[in-house]
Amino acid sequence: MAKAEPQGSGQPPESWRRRWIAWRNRTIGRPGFQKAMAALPGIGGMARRRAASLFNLIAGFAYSQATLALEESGLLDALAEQPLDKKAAAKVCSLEPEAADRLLRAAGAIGLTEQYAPGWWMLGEQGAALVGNAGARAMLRHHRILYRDLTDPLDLFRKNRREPTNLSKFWTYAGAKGEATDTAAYSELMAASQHLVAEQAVGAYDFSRHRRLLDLGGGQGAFLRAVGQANPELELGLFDLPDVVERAKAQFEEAGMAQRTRFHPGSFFDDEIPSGYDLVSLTRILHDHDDAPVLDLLQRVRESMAKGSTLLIIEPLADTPGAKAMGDAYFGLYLWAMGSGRPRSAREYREMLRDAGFARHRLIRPPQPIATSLIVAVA
Ligand SMILES: C[S@@+](CC[C@H](N)C(=O)[O-])C[C@H]1O[C@@H](n2cnc3c(N)ncnc32)[C@H](O)[C@@H]1O
Repeated sequence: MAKAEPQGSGQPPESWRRRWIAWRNRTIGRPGFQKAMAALPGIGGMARRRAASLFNLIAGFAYSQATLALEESGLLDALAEQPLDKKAAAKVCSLEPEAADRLLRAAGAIGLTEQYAPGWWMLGEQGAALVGNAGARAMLRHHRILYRDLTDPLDLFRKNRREPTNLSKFWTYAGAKGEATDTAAYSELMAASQHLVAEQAVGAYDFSRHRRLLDLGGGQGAFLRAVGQANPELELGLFDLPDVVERAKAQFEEAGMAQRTRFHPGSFFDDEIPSGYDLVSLTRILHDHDDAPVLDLLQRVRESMAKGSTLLIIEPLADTPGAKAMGDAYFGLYLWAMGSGRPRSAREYREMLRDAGFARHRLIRPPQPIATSLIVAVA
């Protein structure tokens, strides 16, 4: 194959790191190197892990689809109730016993199920973690839509990003503006997956030092209610698109929290941002939008805030130690398919906050940064 001429921004820079990576890659790619390493005492384990991790990259979609089949077949819930053999499992999910057996074994190989006696299955450790995690299960089901958009990934990257996709039609505020107006489906998904984010935020940040919290783009209010329950003195404000706010109101009434909450229907890009709050939060909002609207929003939010009051950005960040794949790999592709936004690192947000006129900012990494990180900025 002809060697491609570099056509980027001139010659690639020279450095010791470039030489080291080139040497390392030549060595790893040499036929026989992996085999020789795998046989070496002490180092063999590392070589086998690298090979397994490469295979996981290639086969990961099959693992996700096996997980989805376990969820949608009802087997995940059924196995949480009692052990099943393949005949009982087949009845639960209306499959032939051989097909049920294949699914149980596939799930077993990735830790979702476990064979505790010959032919008898229970949930494995991953299955036990998944069954109680309503948010993860909702995302798993939702991924059917992303999966359709990723069928031909290169085609997705090649085509104009403003063309409608399955995801842009789902997130009606993002890509398919004007095409559809349904906000119920994404609001339900966000509510189902919010508890992990709220749990991390409440554990990592002391909300009790504030009097009034405004959650911008607060959806049906799952985050706000969780923070409000943990901080009974806090007055609450929720801002979102009008029909999302209508649904949120009903949920605050049901939770007995409507009295302490102000509801602000509107668009944070076009309407005035309410003032008088000493804490404003943007939870899983900014990564949905491109740089220019985000900078504009941050400037408008800062202008609405009194000097010394606080903005919290709460979302999973790119380039996060221990959660790197979640940033640029998962959200990178997800948001590309959605037609709007990108995952940003803490450094990128801190630069944007400075450009938007915030005085100080700091990063908080909670114990589970795969769910979210927090950036605290002072106006
Ligand atoms: C990804 S959801 C996050 C919801 C919630 N903050 C959470 O973390 O569960 C984005 C939210 O922003 C809202 N939103 C999008 N565009 C908006 C706009 N222009 N003005 C107000 N809210 C908007 C959506 O309706 C939705 O509730």
